[in-house]
Amino acid sequence: MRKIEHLGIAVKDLKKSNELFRKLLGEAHYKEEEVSGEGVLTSFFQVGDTKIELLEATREDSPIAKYLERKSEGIHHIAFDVEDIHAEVARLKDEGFEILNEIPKSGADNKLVVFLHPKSTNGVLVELCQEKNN
Ligand SMILES: CC[C@@H](C(=O)O)C(=O)SCCNC(=O)CCNC(=O)[C@H](O)C(C)(C)COP(=O)(O)OP(=O)(O)OC[C@H]1O[C@@H](n2cnc3c(N)ncnc32)[C@H](O)[C@@H]1OP(=O)(O)O
Ligand SMILES: [Co+2]
Repeated sequence: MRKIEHLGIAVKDLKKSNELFRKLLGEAHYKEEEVSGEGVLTSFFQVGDTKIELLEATREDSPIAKYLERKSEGIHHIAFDVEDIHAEVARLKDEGFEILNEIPKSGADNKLVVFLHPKSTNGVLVELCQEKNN
């Protein structure tokens, strides 16, 4: 694990939250991207050498819609940057963590992503991210 790549924050209204985070961070988001496989519309803010990812649900069965129904807006996941996602999945599996998708899937911002079940990580949803072209 090289660094925290981003913190994912579930929001109800991306447009309103973009404005709120612009005021908070003093700089606007640098991109918006829809990831249809996850049922989310995202926006990204750079904070030093890490990022904040805001996530709005685009359909009822999106993990973000379910999360907002059960809990509320707030930190949804922590994402770590990894050099070799396959090696990291194998290592974490050996350590007994529950991997939600062993085959990396396409995430936002040019990343391959894998999730670990929060029940195996003290209640925190963990995402592993590897840059697609390295
Ligand atoms: C934009 C792409 C990508 C990126 O590039 O950055 C993303 O970030 S996509 C983000 C959205 N996608 C995901 O979250 C995918 C991984 N998540 C899942 O597969 C599911 O959400 C889940 C974690 C397996 C939970 O799904 P499910 O079991 O259907 O949900 P329940 O609502 O029934 O909850 C079961 C249990 O888990 C707790 N939970 C759910 N989400 C979280 C969370 N984000 N953090 C902590 N805990 C979570 C939930 O509270 C339930 O607990 P109990 O009440 O104790 O049973
Ligand atoms: Co994420």
